[in-house]
Amino acid sequence: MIVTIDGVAASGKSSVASGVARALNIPYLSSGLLYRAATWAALEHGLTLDTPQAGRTLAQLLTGWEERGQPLRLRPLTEGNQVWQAERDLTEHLHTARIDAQVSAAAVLPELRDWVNAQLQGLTPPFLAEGRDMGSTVFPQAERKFYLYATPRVRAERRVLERHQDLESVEAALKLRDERDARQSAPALDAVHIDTGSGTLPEIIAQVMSHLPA
Ligand SMILES: Nc1ncnc2c1ncn2[C@@H]1O[C@H](COP(=O)(O)OP(=O)(O)O)[C@@H](O)[C@H]1O
Ligand SMILES: Nc1ccn([C@H]2C[C@H](O)[C@@H](COP(=O)(O)OP(=O)(O)O)O2)c(=O)n1
Repeated sequence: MIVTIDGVAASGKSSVASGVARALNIPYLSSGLLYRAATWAALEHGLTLDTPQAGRTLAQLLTGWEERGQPLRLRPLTEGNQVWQAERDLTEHLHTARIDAQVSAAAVLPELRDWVNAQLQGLTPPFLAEGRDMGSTVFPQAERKFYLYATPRVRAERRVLERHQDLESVEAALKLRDERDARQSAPALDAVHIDTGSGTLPEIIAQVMSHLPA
Protein backbone atom coordinates (compact mmCIF):
# COMPACT_ATOMS: atom_id res chain seq x y z
CA MET A 1 0.00 0.00 0.00
CA ILE A 2 1.15 3.58 -0.72
CA VAL A 3 -0.44 6.55 1.10
CA THR A 4 0.54 10.14 0.24
CA ILE A 5 0.32 13.25 2.43
CA ASP A 6 1.05 16.53 0.67
CA GLY A 7 0.57 20.10 1.82
CA VAL A 8 1.99 23.56 2.34
CA ALA A 9 5.00 24.41 4.55
CA ALA A 10 4.46 23.73 8.26
CA SER A 11 0.95 22.39 7.68
CA GLY A 12 1.83 19.36 9.82
CA LYS A 13 2.83 16.87 7.11
CA SER A 14 5.71 15.17 8.97
CA SER A 15 3.93 15.05 12.34
CA VAL A 16 0.73 13.65 10.83
CA ALA A 17 2.70 11.26 8.57
CA SER A 18 4.71 10.00 11.53
CA GLY A 19 1.55 9.35 13.59
CA VAL A 20 -0.29 7.62 10.75
CA ALA A 21 2.80 5.56 9.82
CA ARG A 22 3.14 4.43 13.42
CA ALA A 23 -0.55 3.42 13.55
CA LEU A 24 -0.20 1.48 10.29
CA ASN A 25 3.21 0.09 11.27
CA ILE A 26 4.79 1.17 7.97
CA PRO A 27 7.61 3.68 7.30
CA TYR A 28 7.04 7.24 6.10
CA LEU A 29 9.26 9.03 3.59
CA SER A 30 9.95 12.76 3.93
CA SER A 31 10.65 13.97 0.40
CA GLY A 32 11.22 17.51 1.73
CA LEU A 33 14.16 16.26 3.78
CA LEU A 34 15.86 15.09 0.57
CA TYR A 35 15.31 18.56 -0.99
CA ARG A 36 16.75 20.07 2.17
CA ALA A 37 19.79 17.74 2.07
CA ALA A 38 20.49 18.56 -1.58
CA THR A 39 20.23 22.27 -0.72
CA TRP A 40 22.69 21.77 2.14
CA ALA A 41 25.06 20.00 -0.30
CA ALA A 42 24.80 22.90 -2.77
CA LEU A 43 25.51 25.51 -0.08
CA GLU A 44 28.44 23.50 1.36
CA HIS A 45 30.00 23.44 -2.11
CA GLY A 46 29.35 27.10 -2.85
CA LEU A 47 26.96 26.33 -5.73
CA THR A 48 24.80 29.25 -6.82
CA LEU A 49 21.25 27.99 -7.29
CA ASP A 50 19.89 30.66 -9.63
CA THR A 51 22.12 30.07 -12.67
CA PRO A 52 21.05 28.15 -15.81
CA GLN A 53 23.56 25.35 -15.12
CA ALA A 54 22.71 24.99 -11.39
CA GLY A 55 20.52 21.90 -11.79
CA ARG A 56 23.08 20.02 -13.85
CA THR A 57 25.94 20.93 -11.52
CA LEU A 58 23.98 19.88 -8.43
CA ALA A 59 22.94 16.58 -10.02
CA GLN A 60 26.60 15.93 -10.95
CA LEU A 61 27.64 16.59 -7.34
CA LEU A 62 25.04 14.14 -6.00
CA THR A 63 25.77 11.39 -8.53
CA GLY A 64 29.53 11.93 -8.01
CA TRP A 65 29.06 11.18 -4.29
CA GLU A 66 27.05 8.11 -5.26
CA GLU A 67 29.80 6.86 -7.58
CA ARG A 68 32.42 7.35 -4.86
CA GLY A 69 30.35 5.24 -2.45
CA GLN A 70 29.25 8.25 -0.35
CA PRO A 71 25.63 8.75 -1.43
CA LEU A 72 23.08 10.97 0.33
CA ARG A 73 20.51 8.54 1.70
CA LEU A 74 17.12 8.97 3.38
CA ARG A 75 16.64 6.84 6.50
CA PRO A 76 12.86 6.61 6.78
CA LEU A 77 12.58 6.11 10.55
CA THR A 78 8.98 6.28 11.78
CA GLU A 79 9.81 8.60 14.71
CA GLY A 80 11.53 11.09 12.34
CA ASN A 81 13.35 10.73 9.01
CA GLN A 82 17.09 11.31 8.80
CA VAL A 83 19.51 11.95 5.93
CA TRP A 84 23.01 10.50 6.08
CA GLN A 85 26.01 10.89 3.82
CA ALA A 86 28.09 7.76 4.29
CA GLU A 87 28.71 7.67 8.10
CA ARG A 88 27.60 11.26 8.74
CA ASP A 89 24.11 12.18 9.99
CA LEU A 90 23.21 15.53 8.36
CA THR A 91 19.69 15.80 9.82
CA GLU A 92 20.41 18.47 12.43
CA HIS A 93 21.68 20.83 9.69
CA LEU A 94 18.55 20.59 7.55
CA HIS A 95 15.85 22.42 9.52
CA THR A 96 17.53 25.81 9.78
CA ALA A 97 16.41 29.26 8.61
CA ARG A 98 19.35 29.19 6.12
CA ILE A 99 18.06 26.03 4.43
CA ASP A 100 14.43 27.28 4.64
CA ALA A 101 15.47 30.40 2.71
CA GLN A 102 17.26 28.49 -0.09
CA VAL A 103 15.36 25.23 -0.49
CA SER A 104 12.65 26.57 -2.83
CA ALA A 105 15.33 27.72 -5.30
CA ALA A 106 16.79 24.19 -5.35
CA ALA A 107 13.38 22.49 -5.49
CA VAL A 108 12.47 24.13 -8.82
CA LEU A 109 15.48 22.58 -10.59
CA PRO A 110 14.20 19.72 -12.82
CA GLU A 111 17.44 17.74 -12.42
CA LEU A 112 17.04 17.78 -8.64
CA ARG A 113 13.37 16.80 -8.84
CA ASP A 114 14.37 13.82 -11.03
CA TRP A 115 17.05 12.81 -8.50
CA VAL A 116 14.65 12.99 -5.50
CA ASN A 117 11.89 11.15 -7.38
CA ALA A 118 14.29 8.36 -8.40
CA GLN A 119 15.40 7.92 -4.77
CA LEU A 120 11.78 7.55 -3.62
CA GLN A 121 10.50 5.45 -6.50
CA GLY A 122 13.32 2.96 -5.89
CA LEU A 123 11.86 2.04 -2.48
CA THR A 124 9.58 -0.94 -1.89
CA PRO A 125 6.03 -0.35 -0.56
CA PRO A 126 4.24 -0.36 1.83
CA PHE A 127 5.02 3.21 2.90
CA LEU A 128 3.54 6.64 3.39
CA ALA A 129 5.19 9.47 1.39
CA GLU A 130 4.89 13.14 2.37
CA GLY A 131 5.81 16.33 0.53
CA ARG A 132 4.27 18.49 -2.19
CA ASP A 133 3.79 16.32 -5.27
CA MET A 134 3.74 12.80 -3.84
CA GLY A 135 0.11 12.15 -4.82
CA SER A 136 0.07 14.20 -8.03
CA THR A 137 3.39 13.22 -9.68
CA VAL A 138 5.61 10.77 -7.83
CA PHE A 139 3.07 8.16 -6.68
CA PRO A 140 -0.09 8.83 -8.75
CA GLN A 141 -1.00 5.17 -8.18
CA ALA A 142 -1.27 5.65 -4.36
CA GLU A 143 -4.31 4.03 -2.77
CA ARG A 144 -5.13 7.04 -0.56
CA LYS A 145 -4.03 10.69 -0.92
CA PHE A 146 -4.29 13.59 1.53
CA TYR A 147 -3.64 17.32 1.23
CA LEU A 148 -3.03 19.28 4.46
CA TYR A 149 -3.42 23.03 4.82
CA ALA A 150 -3.80 25.70 7.51
CA THR A 151 -3.70 29.51 7.53
CA PRO A 152 -0.25 31.17 7.42
CA ARG A 153 -0.83 32.51 10.96
CA VAL A 154 -1.55 29.07 12.43
CA ARG A 155 1.49 27.62 10.68
CA ALA A 156 3.73 30.49 11.79
CA GLU A 157 2.60 30.07 15.41
CA ARG A 158 3.65 26.41 15.27
CA ARG A 159 7.06 27.16 13.72
CA VAL A 160 7.75 29.84 16.35
CA LEU A 161 7.26 27.22 19.07
CA GLU A 162 9.87 25.01 17.35
CA ARG A 163 12.44 27.64 16.37
CA HIS A 164 11.98 30.59 18.76
CA GLN A 165 11.86 33.17 15.96
CA ASP A 166 9.72 36.27 15.61
CA LEU A 167 6.10 35.51 14.55
CA GLU A 168 5.75 38.24 11.91
CA SER A 169 8.97 37.33 10.09
CA VAL A 170 8.19 33.58 10.22
CA GLU A 171 4.73 34.22 8.76
CA ALA A 172 6.21 36.41 5.98
CA ALA A 173 8.84 33.74 5.17
CA LEU A 174 6.14 31.02 5.02
CA LYS A 175 4.02 33.09 2.61
CA LEU A 176 7.06 33.67 0.39
CA ARG A 177 7.82 29.94 0.37
CA ASP A 178 4.13 29.17 -0.44
CA GLU A 179 4.49 31.38 -3.53
CA ARG A 180 7.82 29.91 -4.61
CA ASP A 181 6.65 26.31 -4.07
CA ALA A 182 3.24 26.84 -5.71
CA ARG A 183 4.21 25.29 -9.04
CA GLN A 184 4.96 21.84 -7.59
CA SER A 185 2.38 22.04 -4.80
CA ALA A 186 -0.92 21.64 -6.66
CA PRO A 187 -2.91 18.95 -4.82
CA ALA A 188 -3.71 15.66 -6.54
CA LEU A 189 -7.26 15.78 -7.91
CA ASP A 190 -8.24 12.75 -5.83
CA ALA A 191 -6.73 13.97 -2.52
CA VAL A 192 -8.80 14.38 0.65
CA HIS A 193 -8.25 17.96 1.92
CA ILE A 194 -7.83 18.49 5.68
CA ASP A 195 -7.49 21.79 7.57
CA THR A 196 -4.97 20.99 10.33
CA GLY A 197 -5.96 24.19 12.12
CA SER A 198 -9.33 22.61 12.88
CA GLY A 199 -8.16 20.10 15.51
CA THR A 200 -5.33 18.81 17.67
CA LEU A 201 -2.58 16.64 16.18
CA PRO A 202 -4.16 13.37 17.50
CA GLU A 203 -7.52 14.47 16.05
CA ILE A 204 -6.00 15.16 12.62
CA ILE A 205 -4.22 11.78 12.68
CA ALA A 206 -7.55 10.12 13.57
CA GLN A 207 -9.23 12.00 10.71
CA VAL A 208 -6.66 10.64 8.24
CA MET A 209 -7.02 7.13 9.70
CA SER A 210 -10.80 7.29 9.24
CA HIS A 211 -10.24 7.45 5.44
CA LEU A 212 -7.95 4.40 5.39
CA PRO A 213 -9.02 0.78 5.14
CA ALA A 214 -9.28 -0.86 8.61
N1 LIG B 1 -3.36 19.97 14.57
C1 LIG B 1 -2.10 19.82 14.18
N2 LIG B 1 -1.83 19.16 13.04
C2 LIG B 1 -0.56 19.04 12.61
N3 LIG B 1 0.53 19.56 13.25
C3 LIG B 1 0.32 20.24 14.38
C4 LIG B 1 -0.99 20.39 14.88
N4 LIG B 1 -0.90 21.10 16.01
C5 LIG B 1 0.39 21.38 16.21
N5 LIG B 1 1.15 20.85 15.24
C6 LIG B 1 2.61 21.02 15.18
O1 LIG B 1 2.96 21.79 14.04
C7 LIG B 1 4.38 21.67 13.84
C8 LIG B 1 4.71 21.66 12.33
O2 LIG B 1 4.42 20.41 11.84
P1 LIG B 1 5.39 19.62 10.83
O3 LIG B 1 4.93 18.21 10.92
O4 LIG B 1 6.82 19.92 11.08
O5 LIG B 1 4.95 20.28 9.45
P2 LIG B 1 5.51 20.09 7.99
O6 LIG B 1 6.09 18.72 7.90
O7 LIG B 1 4.32 20.30 7.12
O8 LIG B 1 6.53 21.18 7.86
C9 LIG B 1 4.80 20.42 14.60
O9 LIG B 1 5.52 20.84 15.76
C10 LIG B 1 3.49 19.80 14.99
O10 LIG B 1 3.56 19.05 16.18
N1 LIG C 1 7.87 16.74 -2.75
C1 LIG C 1 8.42 17.91 -2.40
C2 LIG C 1 8.81 18.13 -1.06
C3 LIG C 1 9.38 19.34 -0.73
N2 LIG C 1 9.58 20.27 -1.70
C4 LIG C 1 10.25 21.53 -1.40
C5 LIG C 1 9.30 22.59 -0.97
C6 LIG C 1 9.78 23.05 0.40
O1 LIG C 1 10.04 24.44 0.38
C7 LIG C 1 11.06 22.29 0.66
C8 LIG C 1 11.17 21.63 2.03
O2 LIG C 1 10.05 20.82 2.23
P1 LIG C 1 9.66 20.29 3.70
O3 LIG C 1 8.45 19.43 3.50
O4 LIG C 1 10.83 19.71 4.39
O5 LIG C 1 9.46 21.57 4.52
P2 LIG C 1 8.22 22.38 5.00
O6 LIG C 1 7.23 21.44 5.55
O7 LIG C 1 7.75 23.06 3.76
O8 LIG C 1 8.82 23.30 5.99
O9 LIG C 1 11.19 21.31 -0.37
C9 LIG C 1 9.18 20.04 -2.99
O10 LIG C 1 9.34 20.90 -3.86
N3 LIG C 1 8.61 18.85 -3.33
